[in-house]
Amino acid sequence: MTATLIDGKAFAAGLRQRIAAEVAAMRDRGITPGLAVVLVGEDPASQVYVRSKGKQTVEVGMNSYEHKLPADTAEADLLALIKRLNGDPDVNGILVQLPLPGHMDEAAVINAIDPAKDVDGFHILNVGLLATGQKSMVPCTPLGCLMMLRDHLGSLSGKRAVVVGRSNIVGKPMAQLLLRDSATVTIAHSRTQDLPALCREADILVAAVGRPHFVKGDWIKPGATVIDVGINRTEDGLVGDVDFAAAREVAGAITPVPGGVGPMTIACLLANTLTATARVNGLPDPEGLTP
Ligand SMILES: NC(=O)C1=CN([C@@H]2O[C@H](COP(=O)(O)OP(=O)(O)OC[C@H]3O[C@@H](n4cnc5c(N)ncnc54)[C@H](OP(=O)(O)O)[C@@H]3O)[C@@H](O)[C@H]2O)C=CC1
Ligand SMILES: Nc1nc(=O)c2c([nH]1)NC[C@@H]1CN(c3ccc(C(=O)N[C@@H](CCC(=O)O)C(=O)O)cc3)C=[N+]21
Repeated sequence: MTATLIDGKAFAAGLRQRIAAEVAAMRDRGITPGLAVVLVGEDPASQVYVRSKGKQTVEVGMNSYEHKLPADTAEADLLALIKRLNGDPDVNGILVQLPLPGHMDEAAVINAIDPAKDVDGFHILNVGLLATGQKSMVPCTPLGCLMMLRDHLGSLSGKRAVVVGRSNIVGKPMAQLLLRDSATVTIAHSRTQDLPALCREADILVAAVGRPHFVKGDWIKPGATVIDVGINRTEDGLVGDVDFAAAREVAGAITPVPGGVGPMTIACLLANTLTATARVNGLPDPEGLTP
């Protein structure tokens, strides 16, 4: 059996088209959504993401504001910038690129962002709202994964889902979204015992580990839907956390790397910016862009 490829790149392009149409309608009413991206330091991979975010933001008709600060910026100066962006009515979404340099308190920086502009969904208020099933800003990567899963499977209700990875930015919010859709969810991590056997029980397997080719073909339940969040730069180029060639022979469907979760993450960032803009203007949430 060869798995169906879940084409995140095409899915994301379709999503951006719908977002562009909504932005055009908003602009007719005199509202242009604006997204501010803050990059501290010169990490080359981060620079690539920030550039591509900025380009896609403009392509859907939004305003893009980029703030690049040197790696040795004082935390107080970053907090002052965030305060200014919080108060700027032209800025509807604020993203502070992670990871931050080691001398900064990441939680303090994230929690300084106005929760209504927190398009990453990382602020403790949004984390709590999601955990309690209330309207919130939902983290982009898990939201993109959820959209692809629903599109491929229809209902997730009663399915066994295993999320490998428990980070605040991917694993934990992914598990929350799967639970909200009534999957039976297990979160695995570096202390999990017999991970291969656990993964073999999964109808839905999400890999967010950060190790190239970590999930092997024989860990996958035949017919399972596999979402590969990993972005690993290796000598063989960009690869995911799943041994793609082997997994493809066992899974029912799988996302490729590149061209899977990554493009959906950026599309969902634009979706969240649109949603934040609608909410601050007292408009209904745009259809199909929130969980
Ligand atoms: N496509 C996209 O848009 C995005 C991709 N990514 C990519 O996703 C991957 C994960 O990112 P992120 O969540 O930030 O990473 P983190 O490093 O924050 O978390 C990795 C998780 O994997 C777990 N882990 C590590 N080693 C093992 C192991 N041997 N067995 C089981 N679990 C293990 C860790 O467990 P423990 O907690 O016990 O240490 C941890 O919970 C990375 O490759 C990253 O580049 C991230 C964000 C967006
Ligand atoms: N505050 C914050 N929010 C984030 O959402 C965030 C972050 N910090 N820090 C870094 C991670 C990583 N991330 C990616 C986004 C797009 C691709 C993406 O588009 N990838 C392409 C390939 C791009 C390439 O070739 O490098 C693909 O998978 O096809 C990947 C990874 C967002 N992150």
